Amino acid sequence: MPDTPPPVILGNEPGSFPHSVLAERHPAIVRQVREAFPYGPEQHRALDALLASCAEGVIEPLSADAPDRARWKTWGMDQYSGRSWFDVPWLWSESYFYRRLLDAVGYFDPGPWQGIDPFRPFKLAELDSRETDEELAALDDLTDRPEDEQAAALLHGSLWGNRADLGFRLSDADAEGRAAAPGLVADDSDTLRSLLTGEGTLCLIADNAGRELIPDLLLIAHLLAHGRVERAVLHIKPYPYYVSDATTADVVDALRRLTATPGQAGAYGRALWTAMTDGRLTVRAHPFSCAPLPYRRMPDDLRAELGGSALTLLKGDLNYRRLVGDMMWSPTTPFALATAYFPGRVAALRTLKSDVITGLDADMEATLVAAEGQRWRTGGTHALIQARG
Ligand SMILES: O=P(O)(O)OC[C@@]1(O)O[C@H](CO)[C@@H](O)[C@@H]1O
Repeated sequence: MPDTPPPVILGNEPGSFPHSVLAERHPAIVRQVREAFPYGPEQHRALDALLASCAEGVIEPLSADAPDRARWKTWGMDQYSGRSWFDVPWLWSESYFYRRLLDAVGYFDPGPWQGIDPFRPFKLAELDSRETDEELAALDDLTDRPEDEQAAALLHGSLWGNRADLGFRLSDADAEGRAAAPGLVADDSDTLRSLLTGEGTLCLIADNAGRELIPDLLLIAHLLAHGRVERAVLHIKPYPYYVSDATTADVVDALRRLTATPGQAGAYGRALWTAMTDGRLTVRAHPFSCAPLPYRRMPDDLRAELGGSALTLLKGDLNYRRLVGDMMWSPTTPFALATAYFPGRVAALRTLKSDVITGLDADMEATLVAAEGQRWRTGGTHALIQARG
């Protein structure tokens, strides 16, 4: 970390991307969830209250009987209660919004709605889409290519799968139609490959379900099958989060989708199923995966686990923000400097959907700014692969 850390991103600047997420994306998510289920009057009242709170209210603490109240206290709930959603760190207020949304629909309460994922209809629609069929069918064309070409294609599949983020598309309806920029803004794929030595465990910190999780699983299947890693641990979320973030149920849905597909996709699916049953692939839902905090503040058990792995690979925009810290870094700050605190080797695959960025070279930054002003940061058309050994 530099002597003077860069400013932490807040949501209180009208016209900024974080402000639009709090003021527009969150209310849109509440409305979509409300329409997707026949919730009763109690949930409708709670959703109305959440909408009002998002618009002009302040952060309220979790109820006294919330199962995770103590945890949220250690994560800053008392410090931020009573303050505007817009004035606290944006990472914190976004994360807390999803926790409150689950409260409103009774996700944690004993009763009929307990454990019902309010985002499941959107996730399933994506898994059943024609695009998913096409992406899986395309795997058959890869099988007779050399192994390193297959690995590179699957790595890029996993990277660009990160465009499939339902929360993002909800507030930016044109996002999917915009073409992805051809080159990467930073490309450490050679370093990343060199870190996959065949020994030890890969920890893949997953992001979205559906069309991102499927290529993540395919990448893991390939790395296991070709001895590039001995084992893999897939870190998913313990509860629904940021609309499409993957939970255990989503992993099962994705695996079932794969095993039901003919050809190479089905073969990968069956190999993954076997790897889960014999312990080479495990799924982990650590509470910190839904924490409103940067990884710098990860608890000791997670630090030891990630530090003991051969490589931690973080997927997506939010994990990137948490990895380097949700701050306005100078874009040319070295990725290795911003992640120096992280235990062990680390890599990130991310499409750019928020202001945070490190590790660009000065020419690349100048080219992006000349072409797009600052839109390249948030438009979801650019991507990066960064790694530190
Ligand atoms: O982590 P992901 O799925 O790649 O992206 C998450 C995201 O859509 O949500 C946040 C804003 O709400 C940003 O980090 C980003 O735009």
